[in-house]
Amino acid sequence: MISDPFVLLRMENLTYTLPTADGNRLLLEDINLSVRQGEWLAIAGTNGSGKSTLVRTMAGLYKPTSGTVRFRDTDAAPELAGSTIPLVFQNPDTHLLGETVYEEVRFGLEYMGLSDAEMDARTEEALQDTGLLPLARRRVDSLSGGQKQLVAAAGCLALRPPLLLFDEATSMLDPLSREALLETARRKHREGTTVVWVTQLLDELSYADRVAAVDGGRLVFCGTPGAFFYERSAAGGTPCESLGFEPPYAVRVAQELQRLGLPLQRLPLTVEELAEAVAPC
Ligand SMILES: Nc1ncnc2c1ncn2[C@@H]1O[C@H](COP(=O)(O)OP(=O)(O)OP(=O)(O)O)[C@@H](O)[C@H]1O
Repeated sequence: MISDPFVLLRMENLTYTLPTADGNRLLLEDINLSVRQGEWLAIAGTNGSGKSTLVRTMAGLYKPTSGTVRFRDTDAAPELAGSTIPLVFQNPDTHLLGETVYEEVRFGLEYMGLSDAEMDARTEEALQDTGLLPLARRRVDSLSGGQKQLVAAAGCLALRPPLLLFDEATSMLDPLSREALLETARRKHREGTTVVWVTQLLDELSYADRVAAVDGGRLVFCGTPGAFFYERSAAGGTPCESLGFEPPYAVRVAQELQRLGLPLQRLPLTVEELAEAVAPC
């Protein structure tokens, strides 16, 4: 294998099998996928397709049954390569340990060998980034599900990792909190952090550089969001349609306009892009 400086995390021929009471269950099969330095990679797929298993394997929480996960093309597993890869889970309840919001976020920094002043600075920055500073002294168990989700995200941001993994992290959030978390992740991405964003909300795919789609534990598509929504196979369907998903509103309108033979200046992913696509030249 040739080392590639632009690859942060590389999965090769990865298979993950879970021993269950009914025998071994194949959850991931022959996954070949790289996460590139500085990109936003979205992972999409229906319920039970293997998204969480995939992202947990990226985080080093699950060991591949066969194949490899390499961080920066070193032989070390991700969690041994001198970098922590934090994962923001779908349900934060099971992972929060601190008493107050401040303690919870600071707690994750305690084994990094940082000074007290550095830990305080990072905690405050992460609370600021997630809009949680006003709740810093609140007990974690008094927070709503969405607020706990933001605390979990703040804990990950405080680590200042090179790669942030989000596993359907917005699924429990109201629209404002969802937007706040997405905006925080986007800001970190603009500042250079690589992001892997698992979602079933297809509107969120417009932020991605690439989309990886999983079905039945296999990687069935990897390409740009535009190709995911618009590129038709010989059989006529797009990757999005093949997975059984309804595309976002802007994509559906554009597809209908295409069907009617109306020219579009671009293939839009968002309503704003749709407006541009139909604007007179
Ligand atoms: N501990 C387990 N025992 C048995 N089967 C499991 C276990 N964990 C996961 N699975 C199965 O593995 C498959 C993939 O699960 P996974 O959680 O990765 O899917 P997902 O795409 O993240 O689903 P969702 O969108 O519903 O969260 C599912 O069919 C699930 O039932």
